[in-house]
Amino acid sequence: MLELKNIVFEVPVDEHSSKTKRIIDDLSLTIEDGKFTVITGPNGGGKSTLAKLIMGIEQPTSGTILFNGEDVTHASITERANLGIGYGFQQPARFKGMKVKKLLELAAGKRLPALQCNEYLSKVGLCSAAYLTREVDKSLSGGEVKRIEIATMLARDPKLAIYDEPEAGIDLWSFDRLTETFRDIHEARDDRSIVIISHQERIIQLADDIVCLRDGRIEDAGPRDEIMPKLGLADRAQFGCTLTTPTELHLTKIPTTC
Ligand SMILES: Nc1ncnc2c1ncn2[C@@H]1O[C@H](COP(=O)(O)OP(=O)(O)OP(=O)(O)O)[C@@H](O)[C@H]1O
Repeated sequence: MLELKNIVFEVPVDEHSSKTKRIIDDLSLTIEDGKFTVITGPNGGGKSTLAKLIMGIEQPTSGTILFNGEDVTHASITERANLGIGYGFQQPARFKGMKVKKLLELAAGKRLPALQCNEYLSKVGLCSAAYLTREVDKSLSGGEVKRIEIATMLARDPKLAIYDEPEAGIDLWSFDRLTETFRDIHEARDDRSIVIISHQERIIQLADDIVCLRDGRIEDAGPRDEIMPKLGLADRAQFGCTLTTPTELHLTKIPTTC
C-alpha cells in the first residue's frame, strides 16, 4: 500500500527569487494493494510531478510517503526500485549501445528466453524479430522507445507500477494493443498495484479508482463509477474536471509491426 500524507512540493519562482510556487498542495492519497488507479486531470495539474515524488525523482518540500508501511520519503530512486516501485516516464530515455533484449533482461533482473521477450514486445505491439537486436538509441522513433519502455515495465513487474501517459506518442493501432494489455493486467491483477496517468477515456474506463488532479490538489477521487460521470467526458462543457481526449478510432483488426 502506498500512502501519501500532506505532500507539498514547491519550486523557486525563478533562480534569483526566494519566492516559491506550489506545484503539489497538501495532497494526501492512499493507493491500496491490487488497485488499478488512473490519475487524470487538466494539463499542468501536477500528475507527473506526483509520480516523480512517488518514484523519488523529486523530493517533497514537506509531507510523508509510506510504501507498505515503510517511510520512503527520503529514499533514493534505487532504494524505491528495490522495494518494488517502477516508473515509466512520459518521455523515456534512450540508451546508446544497449540492445532491446539486454534492456528487457536488466528490467527483469535475469536472462530471458527469446520467447519471453517476444511476449513482452508483442504486448506493446512490437515485432520481436525487428526490435530485439536494435539499440535503444536515436534510431528508434519516439513511439517505439515509449513502447519499449512499457515492455521493460512489464518485464520488471514491480509491486507498484506507475505509467506516465502510456498513450503519449503512440499511434492508434498500437494504442488498441496497449489498451488490451492494460485490460489483461487489470483482469489478472493480484496484490500488485498500477497507477496510470492518462487523459484517455479507454484507459480511464479500466480503473478501479480515479483521481482527478487540478492545481496540485485532488479535485475528486473515488471508485470509477462514482467519478467517471463527473469527468464530463460525454459533455465536457458541463463539468469541472475537463480533459483533453484524443480522437478515437475504433479498429476491427489490431495490426502489429510484424
Ligand atoms: N521543477 C519545476 N520547476 C518549475 N515548475 C515546475 C517544475 N516541475 C513542475 N512544474 C510546473 O508544475 C506544473 C505541473 O506540472 P506536471 O508536469 O506535474 O503537470 P501534469 O499534470 O503532469 O501536466 P500534463 O498533463 O501536461 O502532463 C506545471 O505548470 C509545470 O510547469
